[in-house]
Amino acid sequence: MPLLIENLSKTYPNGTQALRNVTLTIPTGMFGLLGPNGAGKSSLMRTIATLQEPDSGSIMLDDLDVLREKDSVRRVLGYLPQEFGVYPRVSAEELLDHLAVLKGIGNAKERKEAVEALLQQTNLWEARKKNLGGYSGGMKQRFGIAQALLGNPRLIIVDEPTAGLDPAERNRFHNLLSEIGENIIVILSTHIVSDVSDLCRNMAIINKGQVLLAGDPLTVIEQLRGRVWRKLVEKTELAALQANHNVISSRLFAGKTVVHVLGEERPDSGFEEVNPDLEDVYFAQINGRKVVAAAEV
Ligand SMILES: Nc1ncnc2c1ncn2[C@@H]1O[C@H](COP(=O)(O)OP(=O)(O)OP(=O)(O)O)[C@@H](O)[C@H]1O
Repeated sequence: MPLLIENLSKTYPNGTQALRNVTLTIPTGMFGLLGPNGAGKSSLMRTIATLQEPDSGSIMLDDLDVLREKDSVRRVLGYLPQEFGVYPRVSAEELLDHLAVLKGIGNAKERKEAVEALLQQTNLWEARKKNLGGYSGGMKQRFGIAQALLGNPRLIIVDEPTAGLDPAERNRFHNLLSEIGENIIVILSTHIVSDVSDLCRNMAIINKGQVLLAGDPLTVIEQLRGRVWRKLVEKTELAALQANHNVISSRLFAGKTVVHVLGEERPDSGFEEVNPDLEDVYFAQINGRKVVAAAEV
């Protein structure tokens, strides 16, 4: 059963409007919430995780009213926050056992089995006696997932989990997430487009507190087919291109600038057609061009 978010709004006391009428349907599986820094992702994640109140709107998980039945939600929720602190002088095994007690797994035998299984699943079994202070960034994130999985949650929220991980650790983390995302709802909040294109069957793009687009990545990418054009230019040519074309992104490649332009027709003979990807969709949305029809998921 999906998580239904309806008309969620939040303005902080300093006047920052972090969420504006956010409406989303989040089905079982991995769901990517993609947006730049400050888009409102963490505000939304913390609200779903029952850690802060919206001004208005509703969130339902099956028949659970998330904003009112907080204790019941917490029993079925796993949360890996953006800033996940660990006690540095405690081992992974000890801390996980302690967190399992807090999660309400009172039976010692059951707890031992759960902790062992999670340490195995997150590939931390060999390092279970090591103090968490000596863990690498990737190991800490895998520990974060282990604690989020305590108590067999139905809903897992992970906030910017791969920032700062090296490619091998990121890969390992992706594999772990995709395994757990098969039967439950996993919401992955990130500003890294490839995290979403690699992992998520459904996604939304959010900016300035608003949902700009929701759908499945393949469908939204398909909507840009035949409309994205690429050209390799000198940096000095960029300003003129931006003035005359719908430039959705420009990036350096081998010292040159690769420009992606959105348009119904080839802008000039120097451009070649590109197979669009999720980055094109993302930049087209974030840079203010409503080019892909929002599809409800
Ligand atoms: N407690 C708070 N009080 C006031 N403003 C806040 C608070 N928390 C967040 N904001 C502001 O609300 C907006 C959304 O922030 P939020 O952290 O939800 O975005 P985000 O997409 O998670 O970004 P980031 O990836 O940088 O954390 C930002 O402008 C942020 O500065």
